[in-house]
Amino acid sequence: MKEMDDYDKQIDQLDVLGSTQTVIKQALTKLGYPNEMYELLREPLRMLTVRIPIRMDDGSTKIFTGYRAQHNDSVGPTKGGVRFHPDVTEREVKALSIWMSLKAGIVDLPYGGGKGGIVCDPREMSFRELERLSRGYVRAISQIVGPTKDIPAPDVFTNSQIMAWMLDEYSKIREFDSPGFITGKPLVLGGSHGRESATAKGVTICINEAAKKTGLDLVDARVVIQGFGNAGSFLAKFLHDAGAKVVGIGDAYGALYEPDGLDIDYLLDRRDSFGTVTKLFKNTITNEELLELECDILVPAAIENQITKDNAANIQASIVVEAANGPTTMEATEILSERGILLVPDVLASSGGVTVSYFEWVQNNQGYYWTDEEVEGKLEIVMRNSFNNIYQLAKTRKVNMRLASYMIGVRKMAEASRFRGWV
Ligand SMILES: NC(=O)C1=CN([C@@H]2O[C@H](COP(=O)(O)OP(=O)(O)OC[C@H]3O[C@@H](n4cnc5c(N)ncnc54)[C@H](O)[C@@H]3O)[C@@H](O)[C@H]2O)C=CC1
Ligand SMILES: O=C(O)CCC(=O)C(=O)O
Repeated sequence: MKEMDDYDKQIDQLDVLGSTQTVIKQALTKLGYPNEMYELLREPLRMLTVRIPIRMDDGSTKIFTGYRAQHNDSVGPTKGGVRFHPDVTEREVKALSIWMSLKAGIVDLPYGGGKGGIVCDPREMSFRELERLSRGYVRAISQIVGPTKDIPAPDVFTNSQIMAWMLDEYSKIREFDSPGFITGKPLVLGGSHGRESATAKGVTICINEAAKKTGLDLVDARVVIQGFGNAGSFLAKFLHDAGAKVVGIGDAYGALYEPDGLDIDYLLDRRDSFGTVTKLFKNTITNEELLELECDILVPAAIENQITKDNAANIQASIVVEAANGPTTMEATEILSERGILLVPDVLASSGGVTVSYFEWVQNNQGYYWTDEEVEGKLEIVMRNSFNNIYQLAKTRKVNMRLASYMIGVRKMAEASRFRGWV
């Protein structure tokens, strides 16, 4: 382990790719794989950078940079969302693709991980500009994606409308209807029941399981959620309906706090399509204050690097469940573990989204569609089993749940890579 400790010290804790590589290395070492396996898995097999010229509404042309990373396709086609955000970077997209591989391993899907991103701010673009950008991105990456190659889906600031434009562009290029090219589509274009709420549903199941382990009663439990978009808003609704008190929620512009519980139905009604709601209120707090509020359960459901060495000691929750990808740094993970806080990591907690995306793809492939109840029942079984496998492994191997998740997440792809003779 000495060599690995030295490696840990060299990485910038806010560099999500470097941090992920460190935990991958720890997981592979625990599982007894040689260094060659780490060399294979530490970076995506493929990374495409594209420049997309878009005619803006004012007649000018703007060039956007986009990425698509395909981490490892030894198990099957790669799969993962596309993010539209001003802070997207190449290293972030690479890390996000590795996390997708781990999620596929954890919930046992026949996929490897992929991820895409475009550096842009959709909040400042018109509907038609967004359509042109979505179509331009598909034209730029069309050679490397497809229903048996790499299957995109929604992520931060993308939604079912954007998936619909992307599907339409892909079908035009290929000259055949191809619903399995993308998931998170509107129902009328072959989307699945339950996909929109799937990430939050998966997080809710993890929260239920974590509460059982720690003896926390969810009724009246105080919950803080950072992010009020797809993941955060459905989660707030599910927990509120289950009797929990959502005392804090945040978005990109600030946060709201109400110790007696926020009026979630009102906030859901008023939020915009980018998950913004705090702009409507005068009495807001900062996102930094939000994370340190007194509560039982804290759910970061927005972006990376929110719980760091600077605030981990001040987190009040006894359970932290990561709906977002990469919200807690490695140092903060250590601090929370030492403080006895149960941390349910992103690659487990947020894997409900890709699980129902897989169900959507299966339904597209067979041309036969399931009911909401069927989707929900299948998701429940997958999430509960995955949580308990990881919880058990963490206990028996005396590691935190992040490392246990990585150990389970890398195993299938490492074995598949070995059988293929890649290592
Ligand atoms: N949508 C999905 O199916 C899945 C999403 N996730 C992850 O969940 C997280 C949230 O994704 P979605 O809810 O889909 O996105 P979204 O676009 O629907 O909502 C994003 C939320 O984060 C907030 N936000 C954006 N930048 C912020 C910042 N700098 N500080 C604080 N808040 C900020 C926005 O205001 C909004 O409330 C991301 O980490 C995403 O990768 C993970 C698995 C699946
Ligand atoms: O639904 C999918 O395929 C991918 C979801 C995703 O991007 C994620 O889990 O981070």
